[in-house]
Amino acid sequence: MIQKLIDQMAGGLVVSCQALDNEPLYGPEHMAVMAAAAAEGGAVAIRANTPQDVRAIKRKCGLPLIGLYKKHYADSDVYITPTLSEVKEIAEAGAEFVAVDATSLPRPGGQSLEDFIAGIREACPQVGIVADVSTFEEGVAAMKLGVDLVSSTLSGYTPHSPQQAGPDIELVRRLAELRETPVLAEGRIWTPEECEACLQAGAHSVVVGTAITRPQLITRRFVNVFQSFKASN
Ligand SMILES: CC(=O)N[C@H](C=O)[C@@H](O)[C@H](O)[C@H](O)COP(=O)(O)O
Repeated sequence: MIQKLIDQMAGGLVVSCQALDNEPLYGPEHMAVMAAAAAEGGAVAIRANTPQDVRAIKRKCGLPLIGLYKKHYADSDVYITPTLSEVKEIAEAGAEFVAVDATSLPRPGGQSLEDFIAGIREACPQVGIVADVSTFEEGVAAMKLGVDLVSSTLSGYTPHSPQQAGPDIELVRRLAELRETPVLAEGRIWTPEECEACLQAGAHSVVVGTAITRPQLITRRFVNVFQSFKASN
């Protein structure tokens, strides 16, 4: 089942539909219509945050869903689906995949990534695991633990990964070259040309979020040009 969905996603666009509680589009209904629009535009899958959003999207959109649950624990900087409790909620909400932080950052309660992944397999055997990593070494470690997909999501978001303005295509290339586990390109992808570069680098699919689903930041990108124009004229 999971392998079939992974095959279906090959060479396609995954649209991340996420709005946090401080954003204008916050709310499951908004994310559900965003996902429906992405499906109409030809997306092959959706990525979404919180069980509420996953449920609402599942009601409106038939595409496979990579769910995650952002949550902060006092003893750790890991926030993308940090513990088994969030994984279970995302799985129960109907997501086919769960995306989890698979970086080397210390996890809540000091749990090892190995134990976490083993716990997911035991508690939610039907769910595919997407490992969000920030470096090549983390990607390799996640592959060795048998995750279903590895994503470059967290490159630039851990202190030990390259801090760059654009997508980390080099990370995608190096992980894809291993031909071990399919690799998703994700993070700061803004243009169709960058998507093409990710595919050239060997990405299985490309995940685009902000550039499609965060209108306030899309607007800001345009407005910046107007402000620069005004300043230089
Ligand atoms: C670092 C982090 O928390 N990334 C999150 C992961 O789910 C989302 O906030 C991103 O929007 C998503 O990865 C897509 O990336 P972008 O929005 O740059 O296209």
